[in-house]
Amino acid sequence: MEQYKQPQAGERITLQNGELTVPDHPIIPYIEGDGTGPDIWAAARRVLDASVEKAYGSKRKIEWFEIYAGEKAYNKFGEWLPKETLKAIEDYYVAIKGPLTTPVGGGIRSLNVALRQELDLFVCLRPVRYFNGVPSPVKRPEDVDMAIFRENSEDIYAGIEWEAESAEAQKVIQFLREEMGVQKIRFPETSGIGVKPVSKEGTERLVRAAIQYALDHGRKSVTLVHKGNIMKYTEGSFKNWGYDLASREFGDKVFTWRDYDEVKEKHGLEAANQAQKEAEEAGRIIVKDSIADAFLQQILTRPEEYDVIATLNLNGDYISDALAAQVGGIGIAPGANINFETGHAIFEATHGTAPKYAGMDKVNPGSILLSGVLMLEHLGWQEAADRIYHAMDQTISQKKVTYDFARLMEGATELKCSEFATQLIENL
Ligand SMILES: NC(=O)C1=CN([C@@H]2O[C@H](COP(=O)(O)OP(=O)(O)OC[C@H]3O[C@@H](n4cnc5c(N)ncnc54)[C@H](OP(=O)(O)O)[C@@H]3O)[C@@H](O)[C@H]2O)C=CC1
Ligand SMILES: O=C(O)CCC(=O)C(=O)O
Ligand SMILES: [Mg+2]
Repeated sequence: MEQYKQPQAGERITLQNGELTVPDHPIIPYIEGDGTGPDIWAAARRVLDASVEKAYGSKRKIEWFEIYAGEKAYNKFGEWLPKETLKAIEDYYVAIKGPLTTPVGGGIRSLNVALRQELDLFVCLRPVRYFNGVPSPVKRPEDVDMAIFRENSEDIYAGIEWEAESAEAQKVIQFLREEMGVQKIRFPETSGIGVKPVSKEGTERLVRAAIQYALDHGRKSVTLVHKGNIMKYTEGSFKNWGYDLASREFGDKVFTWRDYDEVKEKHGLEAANQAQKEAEEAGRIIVKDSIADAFLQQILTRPEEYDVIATLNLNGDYISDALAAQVGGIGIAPGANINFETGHAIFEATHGTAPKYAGMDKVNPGSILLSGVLMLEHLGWQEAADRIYHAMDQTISQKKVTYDFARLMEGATELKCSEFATQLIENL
C-alpha cells in the first residue's frame, strides 16, 4: 500500500472467533466514486462523523482512509481497480464506496461487480423501508418493509459472454449446435452469447444468510424469487436448493411451502392452512417462493405479504430499484455487500453515478448516507445509526429536501446536497 496514505491515528478492525472486533477509532477505507460520488460522499461523511460525535463524544471516531477505484484511480495511477484497493479492504474488513461508472456495450466491465466478486462478497443486502413524509407513487408506501438478499457472485453477472460475429461466439455456437444438439438458436450468424452459471454452493450460502437474518431480526418470511419456469436448471434449481437447505439446516425454525403442500396432499387444504397458521404463531419463518414477474406486480399490489427476499443477481438488481421507487426512489436506497463467512463488507449506494448531475451539489446523499448507517449498525454503533434515522425522519417531515423529493412534494424547500446534510446534522 505504498501509494496510499494510511491514517496515522486509529486502529484496524479485526475478526476474532468469527466476530468483528471494532476499536473506538476504527480505520475505515472509502472510495469516493465517480460522477456525483464526490458530492454525496462529502455530504454523507459529515453527517456520519457528526452523529458519531453526538452519540459518543470524543470516545469514538472513524478514521477515514481514502482508497481508489474508477476514474480517480485511473487518473492517479493508470489503473481502474488497483490491487492495493482490494488489499486495503481485505486488511481493514469494512469499507464504504460511492458509485462507479460502467460503460454500456463495451469498454471496461463493471468495477462495482468486480469488487464484489474479487472479495467474494456474496450477499448484496438492500433493506427497503419507508421514511415518514417521503413522496411515493403508491398509496401505502409504509407497507413496504423488505430486506433484499441479492446473490452477488454468479448468474449472468459472471460476465461470460461473447460478442455477435466474433470468432469466440461462432465457436461456442458451433459447439452448441454440433456437439450439444442445440437446434433453437434462431439467428446463429449474428447472435451474441452469454452464459449464466448458478451453483448449489452459491445458492445455499445466500439462502442460509437470508434465513439467518430473518431469524435474527424477528422477520416473518423469506421468499425465494426466481424465474424457474423458464430457466429450469439455474433459476429453478435456485428454488429447489433453497427449499432443501431451509428444511435441512433450519428444521423446525422454518415452515416451507413444500411442508404446506405435503400437509395439503395428505390432509387437505384446511389442514395445510391451519399448519401454516400455527407455524406463524409459533414464530417459525415461512419460506415461500414467487416467480419474478408475478413478484414484481405483487410488491406493488400486496407489499405487506413480503419480508426478506432471497434472489439471484439479475432479479435482485431489478427488484432493488423497483422497490426503492416505491418508498421514495433510489436517492435514499442503501446497500451492503457482505461475505457473512469472512466478515468483509463494502457498503454502497443502490444508485449509479447520475452523471448529468455530477459536480452540481444537487442530488440526494441519502442512499450513501443510509449505507453508512447500515455500516454503523454493522459495527455495533447503533446509537449513532439511530440518530441519523431520526434526523432523516425529522428533516423530511420539515419538507427540507433535495430536488428529487422537492419535485414531488407540495410546499417543499429544495436544498442542495450539502445543505441537506447540514440540515440533517441540525436534526441529529
Ligand atoms: N453500484 C454502483 O456503483 C452503480 C453504478 N451504476 C453506474 O452508474 C452510471 C449511470 O447509470 P444510470 O443508469 O444513469 O443510473 P443512475 O442510478 O446513476 O441514475 C439514474 C437516475 O436515478 C436518479 N438518481 C440517481 N442517483 C440519485 C441521487 N443520489 N439522488 C436522486 N436521484 C438519483 C436520477 O433520476 P432523475 O433523472 O429522475 O433525476 C438519475 O438520472 C452507469 O455507468 C452505471 O453502470 C449504476 C448502478 C449502480
Ligand atoms: O456496476 C454497475 O455499473 C451497475 C451495478 C448495479 O446496477 C447495482 O449495483 O445495482
Ligand atoms: Mg442496479
